Amino acid sequence: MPTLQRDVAIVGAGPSGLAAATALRKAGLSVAVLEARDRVGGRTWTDTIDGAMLEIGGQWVSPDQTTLISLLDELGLETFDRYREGESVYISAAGERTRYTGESFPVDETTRKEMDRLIQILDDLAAQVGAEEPWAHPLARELDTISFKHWLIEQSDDAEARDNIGLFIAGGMLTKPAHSFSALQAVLMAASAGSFSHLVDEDFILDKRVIGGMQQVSIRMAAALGDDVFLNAPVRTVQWSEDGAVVLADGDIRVEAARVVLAVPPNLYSRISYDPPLPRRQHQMHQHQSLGLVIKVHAVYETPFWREDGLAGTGFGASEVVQEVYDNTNHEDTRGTLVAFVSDEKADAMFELSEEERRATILGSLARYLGPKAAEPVVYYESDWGSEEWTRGAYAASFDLGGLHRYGKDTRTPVGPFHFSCSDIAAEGYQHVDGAVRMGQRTAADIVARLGK
Ligand SMILES: Cc1cc2nc3c(=O)[nH]c(=O)nc-3n(C[C@H](O)[C@H](O)[C@H](O)COP(=O)(O)OP(=O)(O)OC[C@H]3O[C@@H](n4cnc5c(N)ncnc54)[C@H](O)[C@@H]3O)c2cc1C
Repeated sequence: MPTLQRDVAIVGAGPSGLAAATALRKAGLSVAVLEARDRVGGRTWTDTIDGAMLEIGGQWVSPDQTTLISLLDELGLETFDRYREGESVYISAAGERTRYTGESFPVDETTRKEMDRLIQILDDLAAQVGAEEPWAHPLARELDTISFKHWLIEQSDDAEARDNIGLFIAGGMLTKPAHSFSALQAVLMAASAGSFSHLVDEDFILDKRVIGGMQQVSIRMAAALGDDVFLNAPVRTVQWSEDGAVVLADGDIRVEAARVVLAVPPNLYSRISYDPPLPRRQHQMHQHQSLGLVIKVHAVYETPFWREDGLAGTGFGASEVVQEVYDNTNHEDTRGTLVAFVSDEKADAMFELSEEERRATILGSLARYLGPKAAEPVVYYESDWGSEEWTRGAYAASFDLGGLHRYGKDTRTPVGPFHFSCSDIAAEGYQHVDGAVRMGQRTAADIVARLGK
């Protein structure tokens, strides 16, 4: 293939890379988007498995995600509400199952008050510290040098309250054990969604889904970019200087560009060879950002049987294998779909089992929430992002203990011709599709300003 001359080469056709490319094109710059996989969308992937349309990756949209909501509108995509009528189910550490309504878990009065108090502390911290520069706050070092687990122990003697609060950030968002990331990282997660209260409120954070699937966002952006998106083109090497770069990808693709956007999660930066190597700071920093691990399980049934029983399909249990379950029935589908999450160390344990044992264990947990029928789906599917070469975990990347205040300020700083753009380094919308799009647009604006167009 002849050498392509472009203003900007973009590595990765996930929502962030495609949003950057779209904005750059609008500003009159030429682009080439190089994608390793045979599809666009990255960690958003809508596929049909055994006749059922499933959202294997990112899917939910919340009201604070205004950049994504505007983009959906521009792309002509509509959303629908998650089904949430009826009672939810809570399973306590002792295994006791309780049906309940309202936002608070049905715990005893002391634990409920303690949970409310912890939520208030985290809301205050999130408001103070903010999502844009958490590393710059006076409390940054103090909060970043204690694990979220130990910070919670310092705040409260109530183990059930701590486990329930931990669930929303550790298993529920960063998908790492609460001992492995800092309290500052937890505060960033809360601030990026507007508040900690938003993370606790599933009706807010898991509000809507995209009709036709979230991957449509990327598919439609890529369609508009046409021949400038190259699939099956993993970027292997970038030769660079302050003035520009030559990007080499499989398929004999060679792009000469003034700027390069690395629109891949930080754990994959080092998959590319840089000539000359990236500076010391990036070498160090990139070793401290890693992806979490969660198994997203889909179980499809002939009918959404739980609704007849007055259940919403929502369930929580910090001690259960499945720590969260929701009704994930598709728009206008007569069949019923549940989505369940098995996070971090529980996911490790599940992957030690055989496929049959894992399925039986996970479905057994679903049955404890929603009754024996839950153990007999007609379609069953476990997403396994940890095995995906071009992702290596789920949902997104976070810093290890102490990393956020030490390196955070440089995550978005360009180096030579390189810009960094992905959900994992976003402020608002951090770890979400909204953050990926925000970063793409922000990076494009920076490049447009630098190239003087
Ligand atoms: C199971 C799961 C559930 C999720 N749930 C939600 C949710 O409900 N709501 C929500 O908003 N978000 C959710 N997310 C997160 C969301 O999907 C991501 O934040 C978002 O997709 C990140 O977009 P991105 O463009 O930054 O990165 P990605 O989507 O990871 O895109 C990066 C792209 O770069 C490509 N690539 C990597 N290396 C190279 C290379 N060397 N050369 C060329 N290409 C390369 C990859 O193949 C990929 O296509 C979920 C994620 C997962 C995995």
